[in-house]
Amino acid sequence: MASIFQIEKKCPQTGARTGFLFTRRGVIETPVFMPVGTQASVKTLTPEEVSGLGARIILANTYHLFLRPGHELIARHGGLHRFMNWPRSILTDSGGYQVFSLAKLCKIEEEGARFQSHLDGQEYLLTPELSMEIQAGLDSDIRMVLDTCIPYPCSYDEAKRLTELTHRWEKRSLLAWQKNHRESLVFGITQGGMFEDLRRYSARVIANFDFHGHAIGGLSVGEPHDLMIEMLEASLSELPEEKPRYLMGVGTPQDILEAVSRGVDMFDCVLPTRNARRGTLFTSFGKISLKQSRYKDDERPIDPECQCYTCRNYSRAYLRHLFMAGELLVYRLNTIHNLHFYLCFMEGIRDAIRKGRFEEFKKHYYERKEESEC
Ligand SMILES: CNc1nc2cc(C(=O)NN)ccc2[nH]1
Repeated sequence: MASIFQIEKKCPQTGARTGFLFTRRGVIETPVFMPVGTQASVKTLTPEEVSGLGARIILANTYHLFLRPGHELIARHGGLHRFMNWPRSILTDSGGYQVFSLAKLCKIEEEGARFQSHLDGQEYLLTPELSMEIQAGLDSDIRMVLDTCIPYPCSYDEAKRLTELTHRWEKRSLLAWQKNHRESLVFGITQGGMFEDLRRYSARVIANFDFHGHAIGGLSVGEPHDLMIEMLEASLSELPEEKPRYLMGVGTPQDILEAVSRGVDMFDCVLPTRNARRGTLFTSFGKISLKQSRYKDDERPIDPECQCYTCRNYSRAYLRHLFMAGELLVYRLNTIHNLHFYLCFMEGIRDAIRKGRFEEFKKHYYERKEESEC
């Protein structure tokens, strides 16, 4: 398979590296954070605003768009890029995780995941072939194989059974992709629950298929932080360094920093956008919550060190007022700030790795993180 990923600089002390990921819709600098656009929109922002914040790839959810408005409608409207006016790269997950976390009465069968729509209770069977067909209708640039997401906690035998089923689904996904999807990239997903030997086994099996990149799935599902890191390390140890690694659903700035140190290149997480709508804002000295009365009369910006549109124009007092009044503008202003924070954080990581100063960057992050809220 032609090389779609180029490593630029490696950190001598850790597994961190910068690189370039090439899709047919542009070049993506890694490590990269992908804003989540679940239902064909990064909530509250226009595509121009998302691009203006520096995003070059976003994530969309196969499960949601299949149920509403349907991949055939989106295909008739020219595919997801045209439909949502986002000309840059789009990664679509396969639906495996959403069926597990959102659908009702989900039954995992050999053929696929049988579930009832959380919208109207209609029954569907999501198979590896159908998931690839949906992603083709969306015309996404990076397509994920269909996997089962192993619950936490879970017995060893059940985790092994689901991991082996996932491997059979991924083989079927790859065959379906090879039949008529070659204009896009296809990533495999490692599973294995919270068992180190299953994590290594799954990574070895997935690495032996011919995927463009490898995701580590089934983490950040409620397990302790240290266990997530342990399972991540077990998975990464069996994945080839020359292909991109994507840690699904992760995470906090700290999680991202720890994963980058171990050689992860791609991330997606709802935290910046979802927290924005809940009034929780990320800053260089920790998080602040607009609900707290201490900000009622605070004329400072969210983060005095931040140069985003929101921090350059609005005070905490104003944002808190909007939030308490339920004024819709605050969702936009908070989302602009949080996405700016995450995308700047990634740019800072890339810059530090390029300059051989990643360890220093990490140390500085931890020092600032414990600062008292200002
Ligand atoms: C928030 N935590 C979280 N874990 C995830 C795992 C997956 C996965 O394994 N997909 N195949 C996807 C999204 C996730 N979000």
